[in-house]
Amino acid sequence: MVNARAFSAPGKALLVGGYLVLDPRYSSYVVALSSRMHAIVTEVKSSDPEGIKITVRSSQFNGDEWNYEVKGEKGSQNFKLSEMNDKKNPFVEKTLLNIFTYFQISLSETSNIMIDIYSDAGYHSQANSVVKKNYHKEFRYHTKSITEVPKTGLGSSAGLVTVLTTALVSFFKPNISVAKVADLNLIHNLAQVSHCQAQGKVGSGFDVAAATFGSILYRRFDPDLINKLPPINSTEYQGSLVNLIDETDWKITAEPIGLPKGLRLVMGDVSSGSETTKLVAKVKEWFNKNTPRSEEIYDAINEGNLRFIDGINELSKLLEQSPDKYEGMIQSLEKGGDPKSYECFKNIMDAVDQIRENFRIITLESGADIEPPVQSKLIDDSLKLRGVLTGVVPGAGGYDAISLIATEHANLPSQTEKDSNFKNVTWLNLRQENTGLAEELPSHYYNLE
Ligand SMILES: Nc1ncnc2c1ncn2[C@@H]1O[C@H](COP(=O)(O)OP(=O)(O)O)[C@@H](O)[C@H]1O
Ligand SMILES: C[C@@](O)(CCOP(=O)(O)OP(=O)(O)O)CC(=O)O
Repeated sequence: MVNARAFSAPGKALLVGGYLVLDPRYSSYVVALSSRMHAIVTEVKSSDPEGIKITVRSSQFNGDEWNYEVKGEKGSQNFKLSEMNDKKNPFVEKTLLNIFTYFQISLSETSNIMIDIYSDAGYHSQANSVVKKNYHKEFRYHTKSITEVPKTGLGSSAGLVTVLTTALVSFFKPNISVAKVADLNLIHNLAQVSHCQAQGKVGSGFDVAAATFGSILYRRFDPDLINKLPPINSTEYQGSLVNLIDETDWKITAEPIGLPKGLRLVMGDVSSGSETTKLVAKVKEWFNKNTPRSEEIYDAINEGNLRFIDGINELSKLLEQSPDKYEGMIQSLEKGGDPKSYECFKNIMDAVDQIRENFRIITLESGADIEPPVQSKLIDDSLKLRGVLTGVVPGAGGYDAISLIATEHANLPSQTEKDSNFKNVTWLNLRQENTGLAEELPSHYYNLE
């Protein structure tokens, strides 16, 4: 029997909290999605006493594969990791470096490792791809390498790093379980460090947090936790990393959340693409130049964010306490009734108006196209569709996508197929799914055809 384990982690959409989430004072609402990243780790017995080989295969992307060799003394910190064909994948590389550093692995006693990565269709544009499937899973196979296939913005690198970290942790610490909070924290902390290093910046980390914990109310860690680590190749790194992973309170908030039954998240891909780093840089510059007014604008957005979160909680309470009334409201929304006639719906819509209004001010003043006029029009047009409660530009905003909250049965593709206002929108075939990391059965990935 082959010694193998498999895990999956979800993609994300930051529904409210963009930009503010970079500051640990503010909470954000992060939704985990049904599109998941998968890793299957298999032990490959080896007789090489000097080092171990790790192969990471991403066969969906033109047979992409990275072959690493780790060499060094037994239990040594001075191991050397190299990719044998000079192929680069910084996310895989930093994950491996941190795992080997953290676990102080005895290289002479470890088998070789094979890891297969699979990503669900939602992460990438589906053009020029074919489906391969078995009874349990189906994946799209592309003719190009991973770096050349357009992304949809669900956080592929965060999903990859999180699930790869989990697979490797399970290899070196077989008793881990995704049901144990302590194990999730270990994986989360390791994955945040690797992801930040591979990206070359310390973002808010909401994407790695969602990949680990699922749909959450999120408050970030202090960026200095990672910024102050010594250089990865220094002798002090190992001790500092272990201290940061095991002994440090990161003070993040990751409370489970979810939309009440009857409502769902719909993502519309606009796929012109925006660069988050550039948007963040422009917003920071605007913020610093415009204090204290910029702080007031952030506070107004935060008030909207908190009103949104309260509004969703109120709806969930209503569903619990008066399910008939709640069902009536959903039915009315689905038939095209005015949602503002219900206080609970109105509160959520007003909160989103407050958020959007202020982001439009930042857009105008900073030159960062967070909610540019074409996206405002698209959201406003979407609000006229039957079953749509509200809508935002998720995450950093820009020209990537829109996120709508709609009723479970609202059929947006059929309402918009002949409407030229929606000609640039592809409704993505995914849902909110609150689960974070999950353990899967390795056999479910075999024999894809
Ligand atoms: N399925 C995959 N297999 C291997 N590497 C992947 C996969 N998905 C993402 N990656 C890595 O993540 C990188 C994309 O990261 P990034 O540009 O930050 O996009 P995103 O916003 O989706 O995280 C890829 O170039 C690759 O290094
Ligand atoms: C601006 C931000 O607060 C949100 C960016 O959210 P996106 O979902 O747009 O993120 P990427 O996948 O990294 O492009 C920056 C951050 O939180 O790191």
